[in-house]
Amino acid sequence: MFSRIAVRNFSKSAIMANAIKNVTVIGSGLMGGGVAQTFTFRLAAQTGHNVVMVDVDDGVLSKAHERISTSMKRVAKKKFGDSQEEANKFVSDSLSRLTTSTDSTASVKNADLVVEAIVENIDIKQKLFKQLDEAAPEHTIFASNTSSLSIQKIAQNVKRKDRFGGLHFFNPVPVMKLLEVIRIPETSQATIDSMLAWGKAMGKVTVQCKDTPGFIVNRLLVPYQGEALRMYERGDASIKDIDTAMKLGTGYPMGPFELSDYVGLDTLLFIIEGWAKDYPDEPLFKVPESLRKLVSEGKLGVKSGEGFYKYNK
Ligand SMILES: CCCCCCCCCCCCC[C@H](O)CC(=O)SCCNC(=O)CCNC(=O)[C@H](O)C(C)(C)COP(=O)(O)OP(=O)(O)OC[C@H]1O[C@@H](n2cnc3c(N)ncnc32)[C@H](O)[C@@H]1OP(=O)(O)O
Ligand SMILES: NC(=O)c1ccc[n+]([C@@H]2O[C@H](COP(=O)([O-])OP(=O)(O)OC[C@H]3O[C@@H](n4cnc5c(N)ncnc54)[C@H](O)[C@@H]3O)[C@@H](O)[C@H]2O)c1
Repeated sequence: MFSRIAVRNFSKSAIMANAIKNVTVIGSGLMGGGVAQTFTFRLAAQTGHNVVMVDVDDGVLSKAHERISTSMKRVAKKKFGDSQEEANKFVSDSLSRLTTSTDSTASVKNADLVVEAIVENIDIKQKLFKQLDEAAPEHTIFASNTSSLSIQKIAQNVKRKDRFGGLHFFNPVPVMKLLEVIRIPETSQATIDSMLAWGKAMGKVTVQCKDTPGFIVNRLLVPYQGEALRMYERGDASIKDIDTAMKLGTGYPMGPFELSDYVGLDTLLFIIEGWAKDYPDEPLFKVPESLRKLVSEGKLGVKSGEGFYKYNK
């Protein structure tokens, strides 16, 4: 009985994931690059799926492609230890299904699913989706990877609201197992089913959530990160000691300042400025001065070589 249900569920999800053959990822920085990388590992060569990585910045695209190519070679070496020929074939078959583009509208012409992972700015996301809505085929599902913005607001200018939702991945995408799947009231059940099945095919464990600020994880993570910043600004403890305390006292892999640098301080500032604007009376969402200062100095965390800590680039 159990195994029949399992088989039925598996084949249902396999069919739905299969319906999504061509994926376009728009924004190829930390997150978009990670989504494309995971897709290329999990689906490209094995199942004949294709992915287009898009960015406004050519340099970001080359870097993301290079990173994926290097990781593929490392994985292939582990997977096909004895056979260099098979390893080479796996890498070249997979990479042949990964293309790059700087033209968002042209790149969605054959897409079954678009995953948006551009900068955390509502106006820019709304403008992008309006253009994509006019360019993409009728059946294409649109998803945003936003950390903190309302999916409903992002979808404001889009007609296909029944085919719109949130797919919130976690950083680093190839490693983190969780995928939050977010619905707005108009999202159809067929869209949710397709997104869940695709998430599973990507190797993720999915959880579902309404379009509520921060979804599940960030609703809890933002106040925690904010409290750490305020503790440091008050001079109660040093950055290093707060990080050490949270790692050794709770078993978290990174302390709050290490995590902030890892996520990107510009992204954190976008998140918290948006929430401070929407909830001006909420003290938990007051923008920390230390964060504002670092970003204004171009210290964005790991990606720029310095944030709360210094990194070798
Ligand atoms: C009110 C004011 C508030 C102001 C602040 C507002 C705060 C807002 C905060 C919200 C931010 C939201 C961001 C987003 O929406 C949600 C998130 O993504 S939150 C981030 C979630 N991520 C984490 O919590 C990561 C925690 N860290 C870890 O799990 C680990 O440290 C690590 C990153 C996995 C690294 O592990 P280590 O063991 O240290 O390092 P290794 O190098 O040995 O790696 C282990 C293993 O993983 C592989 N790997 C690592 N990185 C990558 C990568 N980028 N790509 C592919 N693979 C990777 C590595 O190769 C190893 O694999 P193996 O060799 O063992 O096969
Ligand atoms: N950093 C994280 O840990 C994390 C985790 C989960 C979700 N997110 C969300 O994912 C999204 C991307 O975050 P990131 O950390 O990858 O940012 P990032 O700065 O690393 O990458 C964003 C990329 O988008 C590109 N871009 C900007 N406008 C564009 C446009 N109109 N068309 C195409 N490309 C465009 C930029 O050139 C940049 O390369 C944000 O919405 C963020 O909130 C981030």
